[in-house]
Amino acid sequence: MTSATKVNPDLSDERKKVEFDVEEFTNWYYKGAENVAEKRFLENFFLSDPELEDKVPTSYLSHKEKYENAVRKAVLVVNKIKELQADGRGGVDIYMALLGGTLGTAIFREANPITVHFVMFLPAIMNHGTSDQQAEWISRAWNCNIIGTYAQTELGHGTYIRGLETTATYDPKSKEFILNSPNLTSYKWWPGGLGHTTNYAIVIAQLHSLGKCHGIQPFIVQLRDEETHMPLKGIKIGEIGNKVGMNTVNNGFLAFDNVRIPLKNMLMKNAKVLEDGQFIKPKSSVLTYGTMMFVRVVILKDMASYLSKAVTIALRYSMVRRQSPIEPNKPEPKIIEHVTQQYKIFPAIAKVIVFKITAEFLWDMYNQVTHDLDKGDLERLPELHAISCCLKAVCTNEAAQAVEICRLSTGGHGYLNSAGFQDIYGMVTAAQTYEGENTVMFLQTARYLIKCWEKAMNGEKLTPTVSYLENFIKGRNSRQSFQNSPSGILKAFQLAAAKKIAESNKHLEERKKYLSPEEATNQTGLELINASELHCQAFLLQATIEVLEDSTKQTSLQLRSVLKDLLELYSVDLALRYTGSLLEFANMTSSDIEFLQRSLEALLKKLRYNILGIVDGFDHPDQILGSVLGTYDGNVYENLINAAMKSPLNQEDVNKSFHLYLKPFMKSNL
Ligand SMILES: CCCCCCCC(=O)SCCNC(=O)CCNC(=O)[C@H](O)C(C)(C)COP(=O)(O)OP(=O)(O)OC[C@H]1O[C@@H](n2cnc3c(N)ncnc32)[C@H](O)[C@@H]1OP(=O)(O)O
Ligand SMILES: Cc1cc2nc3c(=O)[nH]c(=O)nc-3n(C[C@H](O)[C@H](O)[C@H](O)COP(=O)(O)OP(=O)(O)OC[C@H]3O[C@@H](n4cnc5c(N)ncnc54)[C@H](O)[C@@H]3O)c2cc1C
Repeated sequence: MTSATKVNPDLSDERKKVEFDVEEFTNWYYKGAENVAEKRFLENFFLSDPELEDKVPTSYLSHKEKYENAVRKAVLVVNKIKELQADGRGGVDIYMALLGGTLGTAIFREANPITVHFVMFLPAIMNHGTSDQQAEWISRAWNCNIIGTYAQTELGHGTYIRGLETTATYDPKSKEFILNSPNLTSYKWWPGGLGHTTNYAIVIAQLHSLGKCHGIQPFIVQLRDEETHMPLKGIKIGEIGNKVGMNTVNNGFLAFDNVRIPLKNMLMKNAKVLEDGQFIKPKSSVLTYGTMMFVRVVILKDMASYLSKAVTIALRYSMVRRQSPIEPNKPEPKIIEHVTQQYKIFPAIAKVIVFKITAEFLWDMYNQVTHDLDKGDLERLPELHAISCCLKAVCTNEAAQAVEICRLSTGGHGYLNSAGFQDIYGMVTAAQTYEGENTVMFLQTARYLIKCWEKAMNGEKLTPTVSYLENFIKGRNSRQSFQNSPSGILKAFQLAAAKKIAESNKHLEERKKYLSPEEATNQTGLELINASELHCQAFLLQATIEVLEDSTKQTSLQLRSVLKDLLELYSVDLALRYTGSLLEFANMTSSDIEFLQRSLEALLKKLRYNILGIVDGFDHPDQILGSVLGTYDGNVYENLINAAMKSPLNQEDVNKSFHLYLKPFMKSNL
């Protein structure tokens, strides 16, 4: 991954000091040299295509041009994937190219309008369609003969999906459903690509049959003519307008006026409507929520990927930027020598590894649970739902904070679009809201934790992610003193989570004496969120400790030692961020905090000369980083001026506004 240009000597000196083999780390991080080779092949295959290169930085394009450029690229990429598949190249993962993974974010720096087709439309057909429905739709969708979206959220409801107002009323005479948007708040609002890209949608609507409402169900609905792309009769459709970020996603609105679709267009793997209108209940009503769970799992992987880009930019820049002498009369040091600067970036680098490991852990769990579901076994579904909700909330919240800190760590230059933080921030902050707003996600996990607490109190066996509650009830951990090691900090978090769950439950029960259970839950919301967050932090740490222990058995001592330092840094930083809870619940004392503080400083120092190897090892080509501050060669000042010269305003010496406004204005004051 070397650059053709001369590397900034500050950065090449830094690289010489790295004590481990960066390629060994890359192979470990991507789980094998074969995966790394495949990743690099794909990156090169896509990024070497001049058609995918933006001649003008997209930030200078108008809203309309940005969208049109994004569609152009999306089509090019899918065609290139088809080319690869035609060549019989196995293992080509279309998702890798199109989703939040490193390659996807390079090609679609601002996200693309057909992502939801791949992450939600297709998975919804797979999860909710019968085999006949899959046969009818999957290959057309997979080949992009039709492009779809997932239309669930409405103007009036996003979180409380049981409150959705779009109706699908079954007419047994014509064997059709009639879709309607009874009022403004029932307009679908937000679905990705809905505005002008997709011609089909999975529409989530209230099913009415034989005079009864049977709750929300998924329907596959054609929205636009397959030839002309004109909206079909009875369909009102458009784009919702400019947003904080993700402006190329073409989020849309949609309303129905007596739109008829055939009976076979209700996805019926779970619930069914028979020809005579009889409704057959699903095995569990929450099976309709399956697609959301899938995306929450995917989001975790995305967070590791986005954050790995932000830290690469921030760290490389910090190693070439010099400012403010630390000792008087000494030269200005690289800004990374300021300990506060190290603290802004190093813990975020550790988080990338923790999020990635946990994302893979969750992915395996998701595959296992969906495999069980296919066999009719729903036992671990609530556990997966609970852990994926809180992980989605913690990881997106922390990624958003960390990306912003990385931006701040690069001072004024980080505020430039060409620094590359804006698009990353736009993506991570959107994920705090979409696929379940984070507060709501924490409360879903808390609901599960309270149930587990009650079960544990009744002596029932718990599932693995909450089994620490059993230990707590048996009094196994409660009297241990705080220990400053990753496993000691993990125990402290489990203890704090258990006590917070117990305390929340106590307050909930007290409130239930004079309030309804629902209002009591509302009144206890702050504590429930706190319990959920502690539980999640314990899980992240536990998964990482277990996976690191196992996966570094075969690595060199040097790499193992750096990964161990990163784990320690992550856990010490975590403990310091949660001192309030640990002092309250986990036998921590003020001298433990002092000791943690010293450990934190020692770890920053220890990692100082190896940390560059980690971000280099994330192996992001410059095109993927898309940042003038983060290039491999570290030539930031040349990059900055070159990027400035691309501004449309710099294409002429005098702008017409001078003659139109400034000159008359300045002369009139003479
Ligand atoms: C790259 C990515 C691009 C992605 C673009 C973004 C796409 C989108 O944003 S699509 C729209 C996503 N929308 C959402 O996520 C909406 C969030 N809201 C929800 O998920 C639900 O409405 C929710 C869970 C908050 C409340 O639902 P509701 O039915 O009222 O739940 P509630 O009464 O609390 O719970 C009912 C039961 O269902 C369970 N449950 C809820 N959701 C799920 C689920 N997904 N899986 C399994 N079980 C679930 C609960 O645990 C509860 O179980 P129990 O009764 O045993 O305790
Ligand atoms: C970039 C982006 C892309 C999206 N893509 C899609 C898509 O493809 N398809 C689709 O269908 N939707 C999509 N959405 C919609 C998204 O899923 C919803 O916006 C999200 O689920 C939140 O719902 P809401 O907007 O109704 O927020 P609200 O629920 O109105 O949230 C507002 C506030 O109320 C609070 N609140 C709400 N309910 C509770 C509660 N029970 N307890 C405590 N607090 C509560 C929330 O915490 C929040 O602070 C997208 C959204 C964004 C931003």
